[in-house]
Amino acid sequence: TMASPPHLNKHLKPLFQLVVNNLLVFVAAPLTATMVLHKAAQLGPEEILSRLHGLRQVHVLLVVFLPLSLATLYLMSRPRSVYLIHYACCRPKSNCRVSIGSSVENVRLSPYLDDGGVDFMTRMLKRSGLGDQTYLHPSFHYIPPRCSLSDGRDEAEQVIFAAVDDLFAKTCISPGAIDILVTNCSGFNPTPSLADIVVNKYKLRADIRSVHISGMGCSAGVISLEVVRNLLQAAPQGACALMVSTEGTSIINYAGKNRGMLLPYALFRMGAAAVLLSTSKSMARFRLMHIVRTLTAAHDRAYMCISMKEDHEGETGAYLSKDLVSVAGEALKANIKEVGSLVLPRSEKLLFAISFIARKVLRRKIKLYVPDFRTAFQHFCIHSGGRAVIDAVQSSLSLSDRDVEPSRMTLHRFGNTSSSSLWYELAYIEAKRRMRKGHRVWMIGFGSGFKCNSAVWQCIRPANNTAAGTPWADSIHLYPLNNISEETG
Ligand SMILES: CC(C)(COP(=O)(O)OP(=O)(O)OC[C@H]1O[C@@H](n2cnc3c(N)ncnc32)[C@H](O)[C@@H]1OP(=O)(O)O)[C@@H](O)C(=O)NCCC(=O)NCCSC(=O)CC(=O)O
Repeated sequence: TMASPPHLNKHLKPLFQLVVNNLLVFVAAPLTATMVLHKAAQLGPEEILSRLHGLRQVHVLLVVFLPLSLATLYLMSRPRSVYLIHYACCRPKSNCRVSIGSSVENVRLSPYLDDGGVDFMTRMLKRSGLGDQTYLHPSFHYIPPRCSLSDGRDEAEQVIFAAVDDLFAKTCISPGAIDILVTNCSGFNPTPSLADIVVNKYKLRADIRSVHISGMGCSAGVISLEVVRNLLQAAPQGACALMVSTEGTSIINYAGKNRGMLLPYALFRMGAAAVLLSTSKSMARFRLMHIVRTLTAAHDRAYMCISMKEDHEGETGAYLSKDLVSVAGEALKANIKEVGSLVLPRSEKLLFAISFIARKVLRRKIKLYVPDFRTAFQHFCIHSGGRAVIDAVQSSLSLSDRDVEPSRMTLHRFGNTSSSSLWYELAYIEAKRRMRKGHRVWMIGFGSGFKCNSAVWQCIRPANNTAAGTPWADSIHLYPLNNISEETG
């Protein structure tokens, strides 16, 4: 039961936040000061001085040395911080561009669809939230599409190499400096793997720790991040990791009539992101603060909601269930509970606790308070899974149109690029010059399983040459657009 917050007076709320979030300063500090002064007044100056003289050196040493060594021990036992050095997203070549009009035409000329199917796909394409500049590999420009293994490999190479080339150029880090490589791609998995393709292309070292994650859906980019974080924390200080997130669009090639399997053609598009991470802070742009993963695959409805399967006629495709949006909502709820406990200021937690007690214990008919996540985050990168997915997240977190703008504009400009979409959104925020030092970013990925995975970042250094050299270089000035569905529909 997500609902709107109780209407605290506009002026009272900031005061409430100030007091509750700085309880230590407001209550504990004056209390301690009063107690010390009271004691001092009782003893008098001579008594205090004589007591101080009576202190032995060993006491002074203990008072200084003990907290210092405890603090050192604490710092040494903590896991090392992991930093993002830089990231890059691929803007595919312009010969891959597909407009809604050309996609509709391809659907109309498809030998597999009847009138009902053509009508359905035309509506879906127009209402999907995608614009006229998204990209599909040239194998999709044939009627019907001609998706071979070598086409899939060609697509993967195009998007991955574009992103990684860009990343190496931006950071001036040589490929030989990479100690760890993690790649993820859910649907297209050739042998040798995508990780091997990257090692071969950039001639990475033979002792590299490489991992490829497949079949883990659109939120696997956050899983890659967690794997990178764990490998970096186990490697020597200052080790360097390359992470690549992508999806092969050949999964949307489907020659049947099942609507849930036709739908992916109206959503998924080409794209990839490459990210450089390290335990060294020297070139860092963001600090990784938290990763929170939720997996609801134990429930059959969630488990069945996205799958690669064969339809009744034996045609293979990616199936999206109509349950997807509600399943995503449930996974999100579980995920935000944990994220909220990690990031929310005390004032928001207290308001939630009060409304929870009033509702569940005192059985009052009030709505459960939805914490204002904007007190903890300045930016939101929500997986651009589809218009309905973004709408659902916006309403369940009570976010403003501006909060979800990066997600909607990414869907419009690049389509659903699966696990890399979060990085196109971060690039959007930076291209719009909205990122400041200290800002916190919440990345929320959704995908098959069902999974909802979050990553929380804090900005150390915003990008200096904003839109140039990003996937948004040629289009950021056109955004934001209003009423996207009406525009394309
Ligand atoms: C597709 C839409 C843009 C359509 O927008 P509309 O405003 O028209 O939506 P709507 O709900 O009224 O649906 C319109 C028509 O589409 C049908 N419809 C909708 N979803 C369907 C589905 N999954 N299977 C079959 N039919 C479906 C409805 O029944 C209805 O049919 P009729 O009109 O005939 O009654 C939206 O529903 C949407 O964004 N859905 C979520 C897309 C999604 O699943 N994204 C996640 C991708 S997976 C991912 O990103 C993660 C991963 O892969 O791991």
